[in-house]
Amino acid sequence: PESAMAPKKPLCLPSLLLPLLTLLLPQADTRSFVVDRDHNRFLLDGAPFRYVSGSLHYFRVPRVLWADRLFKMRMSGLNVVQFYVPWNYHEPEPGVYNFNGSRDLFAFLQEATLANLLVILRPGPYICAEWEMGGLPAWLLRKPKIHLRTSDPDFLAAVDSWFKVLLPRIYPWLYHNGGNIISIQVENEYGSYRACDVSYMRHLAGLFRSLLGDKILLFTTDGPEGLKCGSLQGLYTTVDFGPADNMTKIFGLLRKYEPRGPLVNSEYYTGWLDYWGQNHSTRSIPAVTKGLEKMLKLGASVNMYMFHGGTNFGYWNGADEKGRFLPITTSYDYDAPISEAGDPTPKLFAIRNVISKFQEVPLGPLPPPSPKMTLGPLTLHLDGNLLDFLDFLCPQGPIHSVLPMTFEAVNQVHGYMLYRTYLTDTVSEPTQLWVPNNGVHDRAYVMVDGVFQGVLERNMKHNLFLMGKIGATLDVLLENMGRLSFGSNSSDFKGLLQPPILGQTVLTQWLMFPLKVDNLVKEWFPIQPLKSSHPQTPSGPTFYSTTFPILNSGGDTFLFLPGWTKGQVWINGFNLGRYWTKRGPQQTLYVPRPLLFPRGAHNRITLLELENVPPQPQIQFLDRPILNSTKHRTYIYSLSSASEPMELSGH
Ligand SMILES: CCCCNC(=S)N1C[C@H](O)[C@@H](O)[C@@H](O)[C@H]1CO
Repeated sequence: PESAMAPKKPLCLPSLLLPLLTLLLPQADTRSFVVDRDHNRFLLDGAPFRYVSGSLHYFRVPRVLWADRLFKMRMSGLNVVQFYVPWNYHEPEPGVYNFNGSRDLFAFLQEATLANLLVILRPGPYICAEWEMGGLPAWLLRKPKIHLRTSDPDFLAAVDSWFKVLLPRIYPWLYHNGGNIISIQVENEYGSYRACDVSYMRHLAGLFRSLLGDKILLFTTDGPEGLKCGSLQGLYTTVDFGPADNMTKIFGLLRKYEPRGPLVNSEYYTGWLDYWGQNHSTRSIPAVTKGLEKMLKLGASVNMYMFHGGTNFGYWNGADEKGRFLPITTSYDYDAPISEAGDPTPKLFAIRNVISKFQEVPLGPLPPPSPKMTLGPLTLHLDGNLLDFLDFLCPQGPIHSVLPMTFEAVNQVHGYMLYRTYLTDTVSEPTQLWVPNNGVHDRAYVMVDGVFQGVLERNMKHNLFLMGKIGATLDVLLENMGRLSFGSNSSDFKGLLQPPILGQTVLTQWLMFPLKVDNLVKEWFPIQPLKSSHPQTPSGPTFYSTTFPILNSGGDTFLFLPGWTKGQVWINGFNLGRYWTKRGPQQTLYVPRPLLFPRGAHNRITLLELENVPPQPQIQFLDRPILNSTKHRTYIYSLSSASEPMELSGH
């Protein structure tokens, strides 16, 4: 990028000089990145080096946009990019590995090199990151008694198997081997986990050493309260904290573990995460830049978490448990310096200004915000109720069990499973249906003979009342809202964890239909909108879709679903993620331009609405995001232009 920005002048080195120059370049055997404990600093190839790093998660950005985001990070003055490796993103089934397309971690490493960024890698095995199960694969829970993140032999066997695939592939990318990885984190904030199993951490450290050699700098990261259980002899200790924390106190604590060597904050929070149903999180520019400047003045190395957040596409969001189950939103904008759509924000320029006081910032302007597009409103047509497509959604047919089985027990990782039983008596009065022990993980949409009765929700809504004739079909569609990524002291199984109770009757004899919704949307709807045999009036989980062309060169855009309730969206078969308009705070979904076909071709959008559709099944594409709506208001943009939203009184 610098060369692209430098003034153009002919480079005419006499040919004899070139061999001399290569002698001056650090060769693989002289490349080094080490801790200089005598001077409390890092050394890169023997010279003092301080990193100013930013986190960007390749797994939250379409591959075609990686170079753009990394370039903007370099132009912001960063010299390092830090990122996790989610184990569940690359080993979807035991022994099955995926490093292709947007999962090609090594292509991302190459893009980082091209952007002139060094790399700090955080391969876990647990990564937290508000990512599904903190990056651990759900198939681990097929052994229900497994103790995650401990020296449980079943857990360690799976960890060893994964790292014996991943780490040898990482080895050539280590800085001293000619690559760009200067350091690697072991586990993630282990001190915040109740197990505090030092033999587990020792096992990981030994495994990393055996597979990566003894030159690479291995480190740990913990909040101040986690240093005791999270740090380990032989691993460099680092901390994480945000703008509002007491830096002096925390770095003072850190010095108890690393009396000498550079101070490092591995996660300086530039913003924060969002939960469905909670207010949008922000961190102010003055607070962020003040803390950054103070750390840089101390000579500390810093990684800003996040520098670009991106999106939890598909079902990949995680969840926290703070008194109750709190799923993370689809947007991972994080109020970060680079917005979810990849645009530089005022926070970026303020940070760039601080960095420029301490080290060289590449010359030249940041790229402008990407072109944005408005479209619509578009009217969607009813494809049919979810139950109409059961044969396509579960081609192998249901699994029968006396008691309901979990997603994990039937090898369903993400999304949805239908639980079906039949009333053994007529229920002539409205009768309570509930699941003991808060056993709905996470949301249940209840139908009787295909007619929607209502919703049960983990921690939130524990019962509903229904009637039905003997032999009536009772369908319970279970939605997995994402497995706990933090604070879980137990494994987060999904599904009906207990048999539901109707009145005084424990309901038994269940058929479980693991649903392959993405296959249906990808393989069937584009061929022929599979009109159900008798499209009924919408009732409960229902598919809607339409096709639309882009009228000009188009741009990034934000899908707005006014009046819709909650569901999932696909554009051209790509799972854009969850929407929950009724609960907020997010009201729009980011649609990257590369997901859409060029002008003239027809794009297809498909919605699975889980509850209730608006009177007019319409959607819009806006030229800006809405991430902080309050729950009671509905915005309808003026149809003529994307002017400021008119605020309608709530509903
Ligand atoms: C409610 C906070 C959940 C715990 N996560 C914390 S403290 N964080 C530290 C964690 O290491 C990182 O992966 C992110 O999860 C970050 C929050 O964005």
